[in-house]
Amino acid sequence: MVAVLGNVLSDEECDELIRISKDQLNRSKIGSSRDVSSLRTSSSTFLPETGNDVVERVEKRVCSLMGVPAANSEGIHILNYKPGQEYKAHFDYFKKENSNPRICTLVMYLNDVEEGGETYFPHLKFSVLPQKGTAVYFEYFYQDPALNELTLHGGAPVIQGDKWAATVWVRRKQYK
Ligand SMILES: O=C(O)CCC(=O)C(=O)O
Ligand SMILES: [Fe+2]
Repeated sequence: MVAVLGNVLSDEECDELIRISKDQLNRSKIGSSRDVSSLRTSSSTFLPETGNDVVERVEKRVCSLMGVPAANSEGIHILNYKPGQEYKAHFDYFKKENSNPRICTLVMYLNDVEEGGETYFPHLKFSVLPQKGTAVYFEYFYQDPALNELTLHGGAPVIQGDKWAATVWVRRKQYK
């Protein structure tokens, strides 16, 4: 199942998530933790779980939206794509057996992108335009592997402007 959800975040919440992660991304540039894989050319950071009301409130809301305990989520992962940056088609679930596999994903858009940056699902011939406050949800916990494989997805290259997104990956059992 893939669902596009409107009004998941308010404009103020989107702005706050960008504001607090901007510093994190800048900091990570100085260190060695910058992502240099060609699969994902964006910059990214996991937000700390506690200490910010908006982060805590958003995590609670989106987990209840997905019907999972907040303890099963990996937290909020912020992605920033500049023009030309992308996240090539991939699965969010792990190929190897895992005792606590990922079961579903929510990708939230924190801004409107001038051009490009859609989340695309090649097998479904479906793509989602990044729109501030909107989210796309998809799940891959089915017995039938073919159903899970339909969730192959990627972030198309940004053509103009910046793209900010926040991803929450969810595990089957308690994760934190
Ligand atoms: O940026 C996007 O549109 C997709 C992000 C994504 O696939 C992920 O974070 O796992
Ligand atoms: Fe993904």
